[in-house]
Amino acid sequence: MDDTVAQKIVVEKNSPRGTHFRRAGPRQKVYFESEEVHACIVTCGGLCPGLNTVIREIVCGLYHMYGVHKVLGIEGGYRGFYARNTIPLTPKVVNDIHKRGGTILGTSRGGQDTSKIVDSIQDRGINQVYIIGGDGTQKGASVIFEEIRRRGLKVAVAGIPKTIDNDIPIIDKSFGFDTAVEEAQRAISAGHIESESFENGIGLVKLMGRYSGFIAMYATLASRDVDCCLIPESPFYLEGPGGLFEFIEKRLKENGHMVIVIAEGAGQELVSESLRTTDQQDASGNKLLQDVGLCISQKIKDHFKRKKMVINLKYIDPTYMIRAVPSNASDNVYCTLLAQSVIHGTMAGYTGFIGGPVNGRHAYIPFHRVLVEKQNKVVITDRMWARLLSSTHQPSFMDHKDVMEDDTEKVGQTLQVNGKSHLGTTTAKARDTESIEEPSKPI
Ligand SMILES: Nc1ncnc2c1ncn2[C@@H]1O[C@H](COP(=O)(O)OP(=O)(O)OP(=O)(O)O)[C@@H](O)[C@H]1O
Ligand SMILES: O=P(O)(O)OC[C@H]1O[C@](O)(CO)[C@@H](O)[C@@H]1O
Ligand SMILES: [Mg+2]
Repeated sequence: MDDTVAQKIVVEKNSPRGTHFRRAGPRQKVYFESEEVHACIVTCGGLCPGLNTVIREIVCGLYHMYGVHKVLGIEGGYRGFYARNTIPLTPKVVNDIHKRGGTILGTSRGGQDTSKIVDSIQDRGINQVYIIGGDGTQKGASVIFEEIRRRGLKVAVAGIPKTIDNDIPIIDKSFGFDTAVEEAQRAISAGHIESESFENGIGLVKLMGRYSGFIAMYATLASRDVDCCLIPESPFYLEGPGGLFEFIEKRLKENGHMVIVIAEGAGQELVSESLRTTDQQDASGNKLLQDVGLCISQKIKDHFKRKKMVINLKYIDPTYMIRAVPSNASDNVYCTLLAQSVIHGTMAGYTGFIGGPVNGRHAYIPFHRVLVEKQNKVVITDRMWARLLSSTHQPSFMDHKDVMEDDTEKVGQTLQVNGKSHLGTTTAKARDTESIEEPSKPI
């Protein structure tokens, strides 16, 4: 129970050693008696491969490891607590669900009414709440946790981070991400085959990724058929020297065909004003994006028409196909470890935390730590993006000045986080200090 996991494992000379989290795993002292546990599981936000596997493993883990037999599934996301039915979950009910995509519980956006949710938890006598969802869901979980504390209830709240966008900070990677990258290969491959078969063929594939381009970046690196990858973190331009049109022309002249991968959140500033719906949001308040793939396709076609150069562009939008599939083998293993480590935490009486791998070791991360960190994004001055640029040979769309400015900003942010938020002291004094971030203590 004293083991900790370091958030930073690469430590630069003279820099603070940083934050540590409690290592996940079974504890000798168990807080809850098996017979008294009444657990519930809810899934919120968009779909993600592996949701059913996590549900299955929570039910089976509670049942087989701790002899807990009362587990309820909440239907339809947060609003299901007060507006929908519940499903009793047993190992028999969930036995085969990991072979299916989606979530057997259903999911939703919006409808987060904390007071009604906690009333429902209280009325049903629930004392363990497992909440599976992305960044929005974990914000909601944190508010539920606070309300439970305010009412003085003995209820453990645990978050299980989910999102194919991989935008949750601190954890190494979210479940379902690998499966989504794997599924994206099929779309890229189709784009490649189509483009190879026509004169000056261009395969344009749009992949999910609202604010973070991880799926596009990893799918590009995995495929080797992609000539250019466009992500939200790396602004690009179309016209003139160093622009996208110039690169497309060069590639077509060299190879006769090319493949472009674009993340859905990339190049939003290029989407024409008339198409842009700046103020439209989904039920959770996430900004609705325009189809950048369609827009860029049209702009590429118009450009080469003006130049009187024949091109054949095929636009492929596999959007929901990459997240509606069942999880692959490696995600299934990941989901199992995640479910088991979170169960161990709640059974030991911890609350107000998410479970997740940090530098390869599963840990308990307090909600407040996840909420203060910025969304996980591709850092375009980091090694991974540089590796991608070396693999595709696409333009970086950045000049030297941009790189230097970006780097300075990053150093500033890191020092501020380590110097102020964690350690509450100046950076100089903090150098040899480390802090341990505890989930809330056994209730
Ligand atoms: N700041 C917040 N406070 C309380 N509840 C929130 C907050 N943001 C989102 N929620 C609730 O969390 C649920 C899921 O949020 P959202 O639709 O943003 O998906 P998500 O969990 O971020 O997953 P993903 O983005 O991967 O699909 C919704 O019911 C929403 O109302
Ligand atoms: O259309 P929906 O269901 O709101 O989901 C779309 C969003 O969900 C995500 O897959 C995140 O879960 C994003 O990549 C995407 O923008
Ligand atoms: Mg989200």
